[in-house]
Amino acid sequence: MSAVQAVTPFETIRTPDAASRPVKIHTVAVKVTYGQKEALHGVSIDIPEKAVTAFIGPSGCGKSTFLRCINRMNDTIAGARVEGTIKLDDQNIYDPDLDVVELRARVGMVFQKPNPFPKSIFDNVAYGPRIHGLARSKADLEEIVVTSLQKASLFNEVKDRLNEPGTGLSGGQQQRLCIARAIAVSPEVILMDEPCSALDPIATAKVEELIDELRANFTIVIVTHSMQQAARVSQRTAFFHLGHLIEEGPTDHVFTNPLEQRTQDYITGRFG
Ligand SMILES: Nc1ncnc2c1ncn2[C@@H]1O[C@H](COP(=O)(O)OP(=O)(O)OP(=O)(O)O)[C@@H](O)[C@H]1O
Repeated sequence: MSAVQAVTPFETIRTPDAASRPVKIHTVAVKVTYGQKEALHGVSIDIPEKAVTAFIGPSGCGKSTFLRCINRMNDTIAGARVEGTIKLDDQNIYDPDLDVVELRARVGMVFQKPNPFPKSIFDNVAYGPRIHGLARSKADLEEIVVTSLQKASLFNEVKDRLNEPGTGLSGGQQQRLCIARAIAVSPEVILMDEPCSALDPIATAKVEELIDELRANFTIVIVTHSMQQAARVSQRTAFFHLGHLIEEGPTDHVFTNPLEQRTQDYITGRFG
């Protein structure tokens, strides 16, 4: 029997090479309920390390809900309940003994709208290292800030105005500042929830280029509405529909030869 025939309607289809890279995030049967409403109906996926995984699917299918499970951001939403297993390496991130602040340093997040703190460019990036005690001296802290801005491809544009407010930068620069802020605490994973949706095409291209560079050192999971963006930046793509993970696999497979009719219909614009 072929893989396609063996699959029940809402069982995720996996392409054979899913296990070829080391797994960074492993989830089993993740369900999320908001009050009485089940928004995710049991999502199981292995997310490889040091690669970009894109979550795609029509509005309301649960992409952001699932992304937020990975650093327990749903904990902050009243009435949200998460069931199932999510492991980062071998650690269950819903273990009651786990320190959530530490988890969010390991699993950083970049949001849809750039949200720099009302502080200087320097202090935006220094904020995390300061609260996590990562710098032993002022020189140490400066090095972390400079390196993070360099990794976020922003340093050259801001090196002469590190003491000016982060909110004074352009939208694209602010988003790269937020990426620098996330990088500054040396996370292992960076979650990005539609990071380019508020940016113009030039700023978007810069952030996409940056994402491609960052995957050498970080595991990246990105929610995007843009299939072109998913195709450009990700190595793996997961397609969600109505709270189910329908199909996930290498991005070129999912876009050129999807295993599921619903994926085909979505990527060819029949719905969504
Ligand atoms: N805080 C919340 N309270 C109640 N319901 C919520 C909440 N957040 C999301 N939902 C519901 O959960 C479902 C999944 O939403 P989610 O935002 O995860 O989808 P999405 O695929 O990211 O959508 P979009 O692409 O529009 O951002 C939707 O039906 C949404 O209305």
